[in-house]
Amino acid sequence: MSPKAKVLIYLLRRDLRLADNPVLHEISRINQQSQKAFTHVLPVYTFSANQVEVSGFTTEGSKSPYKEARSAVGGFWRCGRLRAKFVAESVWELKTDLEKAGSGLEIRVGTVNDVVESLLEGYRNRDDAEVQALWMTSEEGWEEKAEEESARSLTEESGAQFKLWPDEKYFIDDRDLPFQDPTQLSDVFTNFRKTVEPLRAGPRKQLPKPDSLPSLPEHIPPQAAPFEIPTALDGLIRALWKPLPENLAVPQAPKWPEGAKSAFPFEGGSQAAHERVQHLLDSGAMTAYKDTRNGLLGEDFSTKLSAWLALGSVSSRQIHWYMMDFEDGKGNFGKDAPGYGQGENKGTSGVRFELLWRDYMRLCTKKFGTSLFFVGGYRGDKDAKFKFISSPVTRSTEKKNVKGSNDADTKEAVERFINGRTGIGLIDASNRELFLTGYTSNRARQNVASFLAKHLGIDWRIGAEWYETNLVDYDLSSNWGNWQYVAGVGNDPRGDARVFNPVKQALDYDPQGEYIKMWVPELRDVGKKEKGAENLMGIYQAWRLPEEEKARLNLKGVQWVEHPLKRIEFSMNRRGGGSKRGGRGGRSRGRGGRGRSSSDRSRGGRE
Ligand SMILES: Cc1cc2nc3c(=O)[nH]c(=O)nc-3n(C[C@H](O)[C@H](O)[C@H](O)COP(=O)(O)OP(=O)(O)OC[C@H]3O[C@@H](n4cnc5c(N)ncnc54)[C@H](O)[C@@H]3O)c2cc1C
Repeated sequence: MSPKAKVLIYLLRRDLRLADNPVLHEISRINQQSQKAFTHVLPVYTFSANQVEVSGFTTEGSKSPYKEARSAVGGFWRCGRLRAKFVAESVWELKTDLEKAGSGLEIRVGTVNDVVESLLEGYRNRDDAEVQALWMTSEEGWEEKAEEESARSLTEESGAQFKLWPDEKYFIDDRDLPFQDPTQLSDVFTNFRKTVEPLRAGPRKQLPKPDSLPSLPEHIPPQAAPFEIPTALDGLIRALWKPLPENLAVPQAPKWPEGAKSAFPFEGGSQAAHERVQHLLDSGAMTAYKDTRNGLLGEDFSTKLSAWLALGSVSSRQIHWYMMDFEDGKGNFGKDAPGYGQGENKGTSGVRFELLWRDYMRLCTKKFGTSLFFVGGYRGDKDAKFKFISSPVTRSTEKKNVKGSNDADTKEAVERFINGRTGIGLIDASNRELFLTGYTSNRARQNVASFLAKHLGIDWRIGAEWYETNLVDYDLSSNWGNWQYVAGVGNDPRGDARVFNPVKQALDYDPQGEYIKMWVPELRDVGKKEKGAENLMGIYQAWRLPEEEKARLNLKGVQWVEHPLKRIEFSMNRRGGGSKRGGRGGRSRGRGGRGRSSSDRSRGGRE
C-alpha cells in the first residue's frame, strides 16, 4: 500500500496567478525538499454563494439552499453577467496554467464555510489521504474576514494547520510600510504617500513562476449536492448566467448602440493582463498616461489594468517591474516607444501614483473595517442618515424624498439612474456604458458618484452596489472607498465641499460630445449649428435642445429629455469656458477658458 498522501488545500481567492504568487512560490520551494511536509496540493476556487448567484449550478430538479446573492441596500444581483464571465475566464485560465505546472484546480460553489467543511469531511478517516494544512490569502472586507475565520476554525478543529497569507499583490508590501498598526494610517492620501516615497524604489522583487508543483491528490471529495460543476468554460459561464434575468430585469435597459466600441474588450486571466502591460509599453500609452488618463473613449487613454488587478491575475509589482525594465532600457517591451531607457517619466510615475491609491484604499478598509459600508462612511457622519434619501427597497436611511413618498419616486429615480435616462448626458453615457461593457472611466465614475450622492442626494451605497454588480474591475476597497470619498463621507479632506458639475466636466473632457453620442445614440444627430455652444449644451443636457431640434430628433415628449432628474444651470461664456447660472451643479467660479473650478477639480488635485 502506498504511503498516506499528505494533502495541502490551497483556497484561491483574488490571487489568480502563477507568477509572483507567494503561496505557490512556497509550495514549489517545499516541493523541492527531500522531506516534504505534504505530498499533494489541492488548489480550490470557490464561487462564494454570498457574492455570486450559484443556483445555476444545481442539478436538475433541485434547489439551491442559499438565499439569492443580492445586495443589502438596493437589492441588486451582486455579480452581473459581465463580471461573472470575466471571473470565470480568469479562473479557467488559472486551472489550465496549474495543470501545465503538474497540478490542477477544483472549482466549487457554496459558502466558503460549506466548501471547506465538505472538503475536510471528505478526507476524514481515510486510509489513503489526510489533510495536513489549509492555506489561503487574506482579503479585507467583513465577509472575507468571516470566511477566513470559518476556514480557520474548521481546519484547526480537524487537527490540520491553518495559514493565512498576505497576497503580495499590492504596490508597497505590508512589511515595508512605516507602520504595522493600520490605525496609524493617515486619513489624507498625500501624507501617506510621502511616507512611502520615492515610489519607484518601493516595491519588492517579484517572485518567479513555479516550474512544477505537486500533483493533485488521487482522492478529491466531490462538490457537495445539490450542485454540479461544469467541465468546460462555456458551461461554467452558462451556469453563472442562468439565474440572472435578461438585462438583470432593468426596466428600459440600454441596448448596444450601433458602432459603439467597448473601452474594455479584454478577457480574464494572467496572459491577457501581461499582454496588456506589454501593449501599453510598446504603443507608448504608458509613457503618455499622465496626459491621457482623464479620457473617456477608447482602449488606451488609461491602462485598463484594474480588472486583472482586482482578481490578482497580475500584481502591482509585476507592472512596476515591467515599467522599471522599460525605464532602464532593459526590457523587451517598448523598445521603439518614447521614453525607453530614459528613466521614470510622467506616465510611468503617474501609473505608480495610481497604484498607490489602490494600496491606500485597501489600507483604509483595514483601518476602518465595516464603516466602509456605512452611510456615514469613515467620517462616521451622524447626519448622513438624514442627508441621503433612503433606498426604495430597504429602509437604508431616515430620509424620504422631497415628495415624502419615499419609495415610488426614489425607485423611479434609481431606475433612470441605472438605465441611463437621467437627462444629463455624461451621467447617462457612463451608466449605459457601464451596463453594456462592465467598464467606465475614472473621470466618468467620479461624476456619476457625485451626481447620485450630491445632486440627487440618494444613498450613495445604491450606486456602490450597482457598480459592484456591473464593474468587471469590481474591487471591494477601491469601489466602496471611492464611492464614499466622492459622496463626501470618506477620506476626501474636502468632503461635502467638492461637487462635480457634470456639464462643466463634459465640456472639459468631452468637448465635442463624442463620448455622450457614442453611448446615447438618440443624441447622435444633434445638428451642427453655427454656434457650437448651444448644440453642445443640448448634448450635455437634452432639455436644452431647441424645440424644433427635439421635434426633428423625435425627442419631444421623451421623459428624460423633457423631465430630467436634474436641470443644471450652466452656459458657455464668451471665452468658450463655462459659467454658472446658479444651481448646485454649477459651482464654477466663472473662470474663463477651460480652467477648472475647485469643485470640479478632481483627482489631479484631489488631496
Ligand atoms: C465611484 C468610483 C468607483 C470605483 N470603483 C472601482 C472598483 O471597483 N475597482 C477599481 O479597481 N477601481 C475603482 N475605481 C477607481 C478607478 O476609477 C479605476 O481603478 C480605474 O478607472 C480603472 O481603469 P484603469 O485600470 O484604466 O485605471 P488607470 O487610470 O490606468 O490606473 C491604473 C491603476 O491604478 C488603480 N487606480 C486608479 N485610480 C484609482 C482610484 N481612484 N482608486 C483606487 N485605485 C485606483 C487601478 O488599479 C488602476 O488599474 C473607482 C473610482 C470611483 C470614482
